[in-house]
Amino acid sequence: MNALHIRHLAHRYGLTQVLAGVGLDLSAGETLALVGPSGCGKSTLLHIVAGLLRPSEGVVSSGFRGVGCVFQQPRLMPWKTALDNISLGLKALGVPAAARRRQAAALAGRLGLDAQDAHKYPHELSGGMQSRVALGRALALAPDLLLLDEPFSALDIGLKAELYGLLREQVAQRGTAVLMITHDLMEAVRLADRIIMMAPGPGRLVCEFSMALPQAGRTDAWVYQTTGELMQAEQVRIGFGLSPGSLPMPAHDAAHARHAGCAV
Ligand SMILES: Nc1ncnc2c1ncn2[C@@H]1O[C@H](COP(=O)(O)OP(=O)(O)OP(=O)(O)O)[C@@H](O)[C@H]1O
Repeated sequence: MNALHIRHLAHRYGLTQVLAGVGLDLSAGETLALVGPSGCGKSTLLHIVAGLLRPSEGVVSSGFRGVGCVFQQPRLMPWKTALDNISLGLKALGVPAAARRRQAAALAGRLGLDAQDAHKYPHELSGGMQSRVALGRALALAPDLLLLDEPFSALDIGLKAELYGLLREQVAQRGTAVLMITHDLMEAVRLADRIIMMAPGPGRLVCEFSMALPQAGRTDAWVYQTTGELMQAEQVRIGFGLSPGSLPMPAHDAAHARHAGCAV
């Protein structure tokens, strides 16, 4: 089965150690969210998994063949329209022009880009639209591993819900594995099977939570409640810069928080 295995990973930029002792596994069909304070090395880890950065130490072994990436900066080709950016990878795969345009247009529609937007150049698109084009470019390749660095952060709530659906569909139908970075714990609870909290100095994995319900069975109420419970876990509060115990916790939430579990 396709899987990603990381062992004893460390990374330094010059003399500054930004990652140490990182190890994780990710299997096909699994969604893993990385959560942690700014600067703790999340993007560095994603760049290493994407093969864009060689780690100072450690082993990254991946059985996934097609890898799709969406980074914080959309990194679109400025001289190509939204549609041509989405179909960029298809061209490299040798898909004929007509089929390329058809697939890219269908994806653009699913991403909430209308026909007019699809023919605009990146500088004519809003930040949220550019993020959607970048996501479309990654999904067009039908990757079996998706690496997402806060792809939904610039989107309004309705569009987020749409794209969450698109991502879930990708995972359910294609068994795509997803490694995603988010600052939004509720987003992680909604989408991920496992959530890993990272801490800085140097960046490391401190705590892992497994979601008790399968993705398809999660209601808004469950997501709100579970996020509230996780916010009571000490490592999560520290990671989000909250002082321990500064939020009042109802008695039944305290019980759930104790059951939420934390392991790495
Ligand atoms: N190319 C680089 N050269 C030197 N230092 C870097 C480089 N890229 C990142 N860093 C430093 O490495 C540390 C980790 O950065 P990284 O972008 O991986 O963190 P992050 O957790 O993704 O942050 P954020 O949530 O703000 O995006 C930071 O201190 C950052 O300044």
